[in-house]
Amino acid sequence: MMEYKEYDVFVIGSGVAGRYVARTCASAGLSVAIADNREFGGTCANRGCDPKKIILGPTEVFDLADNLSQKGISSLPELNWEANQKFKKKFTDKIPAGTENQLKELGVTLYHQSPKFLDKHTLSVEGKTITAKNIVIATGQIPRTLTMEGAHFLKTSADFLKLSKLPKSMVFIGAGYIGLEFAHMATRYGCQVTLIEQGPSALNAFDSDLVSELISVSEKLGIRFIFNAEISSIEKLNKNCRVNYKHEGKNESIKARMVLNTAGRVPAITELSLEKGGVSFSKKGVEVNKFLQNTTNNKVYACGDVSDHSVPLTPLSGIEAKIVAENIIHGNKTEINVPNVPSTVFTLPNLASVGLSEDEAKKRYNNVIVKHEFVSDWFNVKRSNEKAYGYKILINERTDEIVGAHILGPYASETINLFTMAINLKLTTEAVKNMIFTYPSWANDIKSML
Ligand SMILES: Cc1cc2nc3c(=O)[nH]c(=O)nc-3n(C[C@H](O)[C@H](O)[C@H](O)COP(=O)(O)OP(=O)(O)OC[C@H]3O[C@@H](n4cnc5c(N)ncnc54)[C@H](O)[C@@H]3O)c2cc1C
Ligand SMILES: NC(=O)c1ccc[n+]([C@@H]2O[C@H](COP(=O)([O-])OP(=O)(O)OC[C@H]3O[C@@H](n4cnc5c(N)ncnc54)[C@H](O)[C@@H]3O)[C@@H](O)[C@H]2O)c1
Repeated sequence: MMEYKEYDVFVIGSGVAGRYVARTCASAGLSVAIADNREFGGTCANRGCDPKKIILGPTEVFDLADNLSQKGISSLPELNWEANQKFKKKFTDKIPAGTENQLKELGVTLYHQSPKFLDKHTLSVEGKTITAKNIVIATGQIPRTLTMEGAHFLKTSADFLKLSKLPKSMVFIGAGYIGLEFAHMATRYGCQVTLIEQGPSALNAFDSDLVSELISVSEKLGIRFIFNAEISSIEKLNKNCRVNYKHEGKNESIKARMVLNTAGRVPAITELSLEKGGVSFSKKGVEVNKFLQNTTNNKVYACGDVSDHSVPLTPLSGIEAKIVAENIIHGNKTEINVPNVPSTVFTLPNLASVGLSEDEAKKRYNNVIVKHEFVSDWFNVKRSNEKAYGYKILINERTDEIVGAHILGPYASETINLFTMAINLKLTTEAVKNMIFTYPSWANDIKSML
């Protein structure tokens, strides 16, 4: 006989977004269940931001040392992939059980399979039929499926992050966030890297002037870029894979030990039978209103990368989850009102951005002051012998407010947060210039940028 269960809240996905909703609703006394079809804990902690940043660590040390080679550093550090993987596992190994235990301690029921909608109110999971007053979809994103011949030979970013040995050579298909970050890491650990991109440049969400400079730094590091290329097939050879592609009207090929799909990520919704649940969705994800409630099934909320509202970044996923939890507990009162969300490509140097792009700013305001420069003579660049340091700051001339900031340089992932505060708090350039920051510091440079 089919077992029936009823909950106040059923959450699908245990990443940053889903587990926050589950914990908060359970702490508020609601009956909660959560399902995940992979290890618990989600992308960021298991196979995204956190393990990536651990693998990045030794490359940051290498880069600092390389810059100061023969300027106080006599020999360069040797990077050890295997030892770093052991260190990384100390963090990642604990995540699934740790996440499960935290949830269980709050009385949350766990399921380890993908639920499917049977109708607007009912789900089926692990052979049980489940009704819930609120269903929260927080399933995140998964790598885009590529369909060229031999696509099954492609590896993913998750495979890269747990490699026990780094191959001698790699091809990345797609020069976006993941392609660039992973190419920089792999190259510094000694791997020969080629990025093949369908578009005319890399990182199309970022300022093109700063991206061009980053590409040039990356090429000097030994990374090869092939733009405007169309992959036709991937073949498995003895030790290598061969990637066949069309470029400038010619058929070309390149061999590498491993080929990775870094061609973007798409909402993880195909297993949920959303049509049966009357849940509307588009290519961008589950469609939500200002309360993060689905536009066609008001029992359903969506938060994190899978919502069509989202920029797929960890901090925004957390904010969306908080709104969903509040709306479930107190009724629909909290609307999503997203402040400017900064983002960083963790290459070395970092490329970081917040607020409007140059084009967006010029469309929105009559007079925009553009402060844009690559600097080689500032003290910070000279003392650390950095390879590139550039910025583009956009200011609304009428109000003197900063409306966009884009930085290529060391610690830009940190400095950008100061601009995030300035933009969100509508600070004028005058107000920022009057602040006292520590000296000498990268943060203090923002006054010179203004
Ligand atoms: C390699 C990489 C590096 C990244 N680096 C950064 C970074 O530096 N900074 C940053 O801000 N963001 C980064 N991101 C993005 C960040 O990881 C995501 O924005 C964040 O994890 C989203 O959280 P989420 O809870 O929405 O989804 P996720 O963390 O993806 O969690 C979704 C969960 O749902 C589960 N799930 C999926 N489908 C189903 C189903 N049918 N049934 C049950 N469960 C399901 C998944 O297994 C997963 O556990 C990175 C992403 C990747 C891939
Ligand atoms: N530091 C961070 O915050 C960080 C790091 C990694 C990922 N992320 C998040 O994850 C998301 C996904 O990252 P991503 O790097 O997978 O995607 P992306 O959208 O940044 O880049 C994908 C690239 O692949 C190219 N591409 C697509 N299909 C192709 C094909 N068939 N052949 C060649 N090139 C192709 C696209 O033109 C694009 O340039 C990001 O949008 C970001 O939100 C964030």
